Amino acid sequence: MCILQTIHGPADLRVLSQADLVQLADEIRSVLIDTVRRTGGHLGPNLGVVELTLALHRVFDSPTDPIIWDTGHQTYVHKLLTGRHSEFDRLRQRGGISGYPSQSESEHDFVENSHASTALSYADGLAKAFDIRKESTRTAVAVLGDGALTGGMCWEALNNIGAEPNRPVVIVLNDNARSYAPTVGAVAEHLARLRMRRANDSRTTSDESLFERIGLHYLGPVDGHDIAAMERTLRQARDLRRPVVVHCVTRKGKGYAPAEENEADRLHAVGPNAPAFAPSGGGKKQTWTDAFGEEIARLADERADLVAVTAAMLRPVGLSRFSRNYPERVFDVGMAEQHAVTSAAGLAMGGLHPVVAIYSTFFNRAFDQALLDVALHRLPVTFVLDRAGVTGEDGPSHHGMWDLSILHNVPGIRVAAPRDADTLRAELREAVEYQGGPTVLRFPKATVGPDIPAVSTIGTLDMLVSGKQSDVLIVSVGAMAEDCVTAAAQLASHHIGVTVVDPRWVLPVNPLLAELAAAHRLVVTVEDNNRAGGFGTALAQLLHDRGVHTPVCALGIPPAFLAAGKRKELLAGAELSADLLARRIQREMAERLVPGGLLPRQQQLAGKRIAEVRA
Ligand SMILES: Cc1ncc(C[n+]2csc(CCOP(=O)(O)OP(=O)(O)O)c2C)c(N)n1
Ligand SMILES: CC(=O)[C@@H](O)[C@H](O)COP(=O)(O)O
Ligand SMILES: [Mg+2]
Repeated sequence: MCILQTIHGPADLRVLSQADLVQLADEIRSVLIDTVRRTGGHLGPNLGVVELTLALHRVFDSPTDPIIWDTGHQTYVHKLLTGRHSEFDRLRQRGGISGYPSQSESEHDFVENSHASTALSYADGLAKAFDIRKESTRTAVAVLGDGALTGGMCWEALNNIGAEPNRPVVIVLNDNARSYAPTVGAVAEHLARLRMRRANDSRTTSDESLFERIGLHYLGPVDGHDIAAMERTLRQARDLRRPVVVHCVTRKGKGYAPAEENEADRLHAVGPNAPAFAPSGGGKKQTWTDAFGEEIARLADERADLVAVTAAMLRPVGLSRFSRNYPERVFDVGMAEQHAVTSAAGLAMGGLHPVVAIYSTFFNRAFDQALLDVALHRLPVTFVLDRAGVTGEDGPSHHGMWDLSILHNVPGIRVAAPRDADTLRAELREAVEYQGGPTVLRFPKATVGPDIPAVSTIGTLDMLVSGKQSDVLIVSVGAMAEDCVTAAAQLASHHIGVTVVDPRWVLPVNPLLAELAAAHRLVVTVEDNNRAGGFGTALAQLLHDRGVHTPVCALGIPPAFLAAGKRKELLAGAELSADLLARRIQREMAERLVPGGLLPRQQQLAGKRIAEVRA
């Protein structure tokens, strides 16, 4: 009999025997492997928390006792146990269930943000709320990984939690000694020493854990795959009514990941039909990350002053080869983007040229550091923002759709958006050559498309399509070039002359674009970024400042949180695919452009505005 089918909520777990629980754990692992094989997802992290999640939901009364999952990538088991087994086959699909907690899916889900190291802060806030509302029987539970614990916010929260001995918070530390790769740093080494205790079981006060030193209780280390031991320890933690860390030792990928200790990232995040499922799977297409990784390794051979910084994502951001060749010049700082950026400022002050490689969405976290630790000092730091734009299945907090809007506000920063692998290589070289201040390269999560050659150049602008007597100027940002060029061809077949230009360096806006715009009747900007405050806004501002009245139609991602889905689907939804672009431009033409004179819509708007003022 399949026990999982009988679980409709945590209460159903509490009547199961230990033998039932062991069988249920096996059933869950099978469902995880069979599903992720098709959908892709975080197989390794979820295989590692099967028993831990069972024990959690038997001991605590979710959602009265909120369970806050740090990062949230390890909540597939939680979802299976909280009534979503029947929908699980639509994991990470548009219209299906998210790969992260989702409030709209369940009362048991609290935090939708997949940015790490936040759970303890939420738990601190929840515990304070229970205090004030006199809900003293409720327990705030935070579950976080050893990787997340290297993030600074955790220590800001611990500083507060440890200061209130009578305010219960249960911190379940899921220690599998890995982020993607083995977790780095002094905290990781401290946890390793604590894990050793289990071996020789020697306890002296000098052996106190970091957590005990700052006022928390510490229980463990406990085998995170032993359900009975986990339940005993979690009950002890719950009944303490104090802030307490339960140190669980687990194995990422348990039950499927290859046994080798150094296996790349222990199935942290796998695509559908990944080599883990089909070793003889089809050939891998080159990604933007591959193009970056190869070029930065070549540059590292040429430039001894080049160093690189990653925030616990060395392989995913493409620094593996650089790190293999020059391990002393590549720094993994843990899941600590703010520290990564300001540490890079220190590297630059010390006479080096650091390349900080982080995903666009995680760069948000280090805006203040980029603005006031790097740009204010005009330091030669190069940021390489991978996963820029709409990413896809990882949902709302993973889209890298904010960086152009953020960077538009940073004085002195120069931002390049390569349109293909060729321009990526060229722009990366230009970026690390530039010593007058910070530079940025941003590119999407995708396989890189065909090289798109320029037909001519005007200054540093690449002309991709030179329309005869063109009415419309399309300014294409980065990887949107392929769709813009295709849209131009479609419009030409409707006798609409279009010029497509790629500025290459998109911020600050190239003043030559004002001259080009003045020679056209409509400007359309196309960017894989939040439409508000991005490149289109910056260009419109430039035209206004230069007294160029050509109307601007800024196309980008609508300023809204995009759900999960395939990248192409989401771009089409924002009218950023070639045929929708062409149709949108035709509509803009019809509405805005009439022979000479004020455009009908502007007349209408002007009339309306005058009437309002008179009213
Ligand atoms: C601020 C931030 N940086 C980077 C990431 C990318 N990321 C997602 S999970 C992960 C590793 C998590 O390690 P850990 O917290 O130990 O959890 P585990 O996967 O081992 O269970 C990383 C680096 C992120 N989600 N948030
Ligand atoms: C959970 C997390 O933040 C990442 O692991 C996420 O899967 C995005 O990384 P990829 O784009 O490399 O899958
Ligand atoms: Mg870990």
